[in-house]
Parts: sequence; structure tokens; C-alpha cells
Amino acid sequence: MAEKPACVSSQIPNDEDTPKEENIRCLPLLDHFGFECLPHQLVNRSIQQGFTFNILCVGETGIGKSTLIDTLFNTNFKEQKSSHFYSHVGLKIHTYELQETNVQLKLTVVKTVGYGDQINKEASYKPIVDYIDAQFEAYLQEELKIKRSYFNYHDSRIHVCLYFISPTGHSLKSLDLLTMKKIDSKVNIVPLIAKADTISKNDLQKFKAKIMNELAENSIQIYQCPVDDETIAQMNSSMNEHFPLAVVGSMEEVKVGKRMVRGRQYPWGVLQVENESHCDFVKLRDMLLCTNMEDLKEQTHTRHYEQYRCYRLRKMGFTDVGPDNQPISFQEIYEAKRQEFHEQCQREEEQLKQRFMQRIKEKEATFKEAEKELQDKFEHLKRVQQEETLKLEEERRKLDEEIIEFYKMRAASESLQTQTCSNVKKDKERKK
Ligand SMILES: Nc1nc2c(ncn2[C@@H]2O[C@H](COP(=O)(O)OP(=O)(O)OP(=O)(O)O)[C@@H](O)[C@H]2O)c(=O)[nH]1
Repeated sequence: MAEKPACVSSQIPNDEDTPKEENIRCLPLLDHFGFECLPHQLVNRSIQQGFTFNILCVGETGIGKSTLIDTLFNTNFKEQKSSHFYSHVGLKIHTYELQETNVQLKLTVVKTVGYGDQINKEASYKPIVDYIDAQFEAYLQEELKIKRSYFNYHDSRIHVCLYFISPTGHSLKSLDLLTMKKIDSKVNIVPLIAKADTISKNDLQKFKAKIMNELAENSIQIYQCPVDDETIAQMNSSMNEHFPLAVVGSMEEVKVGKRMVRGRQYPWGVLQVENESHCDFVKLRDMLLCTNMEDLKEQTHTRHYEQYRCYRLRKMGFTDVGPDNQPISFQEIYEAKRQEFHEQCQREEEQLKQRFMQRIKEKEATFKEAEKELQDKFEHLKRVQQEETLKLEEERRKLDEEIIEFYKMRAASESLQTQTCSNVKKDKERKK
């Protein structure tokens, strides 16, 4: 059905009836027909839906991330420069709607802020790893929803990480190796030597070789352009040989002969960004936008996201085979998980009860001890008070005795005084 006849006569090759060659009437095809049209349907649908592409730029402050993105998309995204004095690494996220002819592209650019300015290396790569994982998690949550809305869901998973290497000409920094090692299983890494115009051609080749050696020594996986498709195999295999790509960014138009080109003007000449003998910018642009964007997206979905998804589902307790290595259904896993959860709840409830009883016992013992202490204290005070009372009573008794003695003495002295007075009176009367 899909085979299109070159001309009508080819179907009836027969002896005398066959018209002479000059009489064959060729009918031109007016349009495609049959299932040969399937690719066109895909193209039309993709154009209608538009494309999304998410780029993560990791590199030191001022290394040329914004300029390169502007140059890649030939657009001035008007990014503000970051300071070297951030206390931690952060991420700037911007989404742009771009259009070229009838093709729409929703481009998300995520850029590091404060990277390379921190002493703590773990705190430098962790926000990057967390961000990549968070986008996978958001997609997984959408996938697990009963009512999924992929049509208007903004897939923010990172398709490519442009890793900007400082053009030192020596070797990779320990932070570069550490960060790339942490993210190489989560994202397609494309290593770039930034500001490649600041390094001589000879040194650049040695630097490239050194970087590739260091990446291999540390088993860091970088993105490999696919070579299984004949149409792009040659281009991609030479691209893989050029890694890490040495790039130069510039939005400035400089005059070279009679033409205006994008480049960087120096006293010794002009470095043309789009000249392949000057830098690898064109290679990067072709690789990212013309040949491998779909592969980058596919690798993100089938390799990196798949790995994250497996890890998360296993962590949730899902598995494809049971302990006896036999396939296990979702329903069985669900039931087993529910049972396990129920048992765990009961175990925890029992533990809580026991802990509660234990606490009550401990509190009771403490209260009893405190009560006993109070009782002892009370008894002691009571004894002290009784002793005091006895002492006071003894003292009162003594006082009472002293008072009686006093009264007695007073009475005796009064009687003595009376006696003395009457004797004096008698003496006076006698004298008279
Ligand atoms: N020589 C040279 N300079 C460059 C290149 N790319 C950018 N620059 C310059 O480097 C400076 C910083 O560039 P940006 O693109 O703002 O760097 P960035 O990494 O986005 O900076 P932050 O967002 O502030 O971290 C600017 O003055 C650019 O003109 C390049 O390829 N070569």
C-alpha cells in the first residue's frame, strides 16, 4: 500500500501488449499516501505541541555561563551578574518561550550562583543534586497520580548539564571532580572549557587530553553522542573525540573584512565565535540543538529518570519478583505492604503502650519516694516540735516554781517588814 509506483507501466510487464518505452505515461504523485505518512503526523503534532528543553549550567561565578546561553540562542536574556560573596550555593531558574519559524521552544535555564566561592565542597554540590532529584520526584508524583495531565504538565527534568571548566590549562579542580561524580548518574554531562580564548591552541589540546584522562581515572561518565544512527554517526563520533568542547561566548558583533560576525575583539585580532577553527562553539550548538536534543531527552527519560524511579519504587517497597524469585503482582505487593503496615502500627502501638506504662510506673515510684521523703520530714518536724514542747513545758514548770518561790519569799519579806514596822512603832511608843 505504501509502496509508491515510479510509473504505472512497471506493474504490467508483458510481451506484445506492452507499449513501447516512448509510449509509457508517467503519472506524478500528487501527495504521500498510506502509512508512509506516519512521520508527517508526528512532525505536525510535535510542532503543534512545541518542544521543551531544560539546561543546567554549573560553573564558577563569572565563568561565562550567561554569555554562552545568550550566544547559543542568539538572544539577550538580560541576566544580572552574581556576586562572589554568597554564603551558599543557589540556583537561578528562568523559563523562556522562544520561537524560530513555526517551531516553539520552552527553554528552561538553571544556573548556579555562588558555586566555587565556598569552602565547604559538600554544600557546593548538594543543592545541585537536590534540584535534579526534585525534578525527577515531581515527574514521578505526576506519573503516580490517578488523573495525570501530561498534556499541560511542565516537565522540568534536566536534559543536559553544561559543566563549565575553568581555563586554567592545568587540571580539574577537586570540586569539579566531586560534583561531576555526584551527578553523572542523574544527568547528561557535557563538559566545556569556558573562555577558551584565554588559552593557547597548544595548551588547549594538552588541557583537553588531561581533562579526559582525569574523568576516566575517576570513572566519571559524560554524555556520549549516539553513533548508531547512520545519518549522524560520523558527525557524532567526531564530536565525542572533541570533548571537552572549548567554547567562547559573545553577543558582540565585530567587523571581519566586509562581514559582521559575533566574536571577541583583541589587539592581535578577532576571535570568531562561529568559526570552527577558532573554538568549538558551533560544534556545541549543532550537538545540542540540531542533532542530539531528542537523544538528550530520551537519555534523561530512559536512563537517568528510570534509575531514580527504580530507586524510589524499591524504597517504597515495590518489586518485580517475590522472595522466591517468582513474578509478583502489584495487588500482592499492595496487600503485603498493607499487612506489614498494619503489623507495624500494632507493634508501634504496643511499644507506645509499654513505654506509657513504664513512664507511669516511673512517675508513681518518684511520687512515692517524694511522698516518703515528705512523710519523713513531717515526722522529723513533729519530733522536733514535741521535743520543743517538752522543753518549753519543763521551762514553764521551772518558771512556775520560781514564781511560787518568789511569792513565798515576797510573803515572807512582807511579814518580816510588817514585823519590823510594828517593832519600830512599839519602840517609839515605849520611848514616849
Ligand atoms: N574572554 C572571554 N570572556 C568571556 C567569555 N564569556 C563571557 N565572558 C566575560 O566574562 C564575564 C562574565 O560573564 P557571564 O556570562 O556574566 O558569566 P556568568 O558565569 O554567567 O556569571 P554569573 O552569572 O555572575 O556567575 C563578562 O564580562 C563576559 O563578557 C569568553 O568566552 N571569553
